[in-house]
Amino acid sequence: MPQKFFSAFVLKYSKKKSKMKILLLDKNHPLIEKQLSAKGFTFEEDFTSTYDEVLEKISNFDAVIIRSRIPLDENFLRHAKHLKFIARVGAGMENINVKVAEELGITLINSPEGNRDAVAEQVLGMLLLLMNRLIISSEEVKKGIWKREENRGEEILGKTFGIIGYGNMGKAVAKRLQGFGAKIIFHDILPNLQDEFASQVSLEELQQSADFISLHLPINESTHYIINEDFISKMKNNFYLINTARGKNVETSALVKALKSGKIKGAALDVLEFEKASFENIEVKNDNLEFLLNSEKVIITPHIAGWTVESKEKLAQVIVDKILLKYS
Ligand SMILES: O=C(O)[C@H](O)COP(=O)(O)O
Repeated sequence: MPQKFFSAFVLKYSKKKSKMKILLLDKNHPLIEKQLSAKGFTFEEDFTSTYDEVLEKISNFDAVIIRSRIPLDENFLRHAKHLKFIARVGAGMENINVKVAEELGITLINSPEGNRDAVAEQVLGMLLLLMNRLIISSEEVKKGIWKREENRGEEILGKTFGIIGYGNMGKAVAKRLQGFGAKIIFHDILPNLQDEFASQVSLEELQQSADFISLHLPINESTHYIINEDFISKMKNNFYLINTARGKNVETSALVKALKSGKIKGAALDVLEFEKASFENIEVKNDNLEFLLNSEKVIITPHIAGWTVESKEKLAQVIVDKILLKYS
């Protein structure tokens, strides 16, 4: 290419890149704006506008960086005439209509590498709290109750730990569990995954042998209510369930029934089926939720498994690196 055309090409190309205008829809670590501004990206922060308000202006932006505040549904994406990429700071993409985004040629970026360590550590924490009755016995002692036999715990050593969904999170859990001397098995829809920490098995085999199950799945048609009455009936008796994935992976009524019958010995839930409705709208009445909140066999946390000081920064850095890899 002659020098004159080459220079014009470079100018046009770099000008286009440097003008990429990003709409930030959720608060994140400031390094995103700092590092991307240094590369010529410009930003507008909007952490409060409603879906309709964002819809009105989305055609002015080349990209969106989001957690999960606003659903980027088909209507939204078709209004976003100039959108080149959507960066989801986090793992779950259920707030984005992935099919339509792909059809429109919008690049999708997420960052499970940023919060997998936090999730894995919380899974282990929940497991230890649950099996050793640490929350209950601590509360009892603070009330002046000293019970030892009733609070006898159980060990992980020698038990079988089943992981359903073996992506970033599932693998991070297996890696840490190794040190506990458990047999670790996993099930994933991708066949023949070779792994140094765990062995892949069919869902049936996992159901027959797991003493614990930890879910690490996205939510979609095939994973909605994957843990239902039928699934639970095929499990070993007295298993523990840990869910740090999505509330709707578990049919709450089936979980409650199995906790009541003793089929499930204990559950640690970082996510709930009716999470938002139940806690943001106090009018919502739900007997199953009431049971979970009051059961000694259940630990519930407010969707914080991926939510650490470190993961806030790591999530942001992963997003920046992935954006720059493609657009700098
Ligand atoms: O999908 C994730 O990474 C976590 O569930 C966190 O989701 P959030 O961004 O909606 O908090």
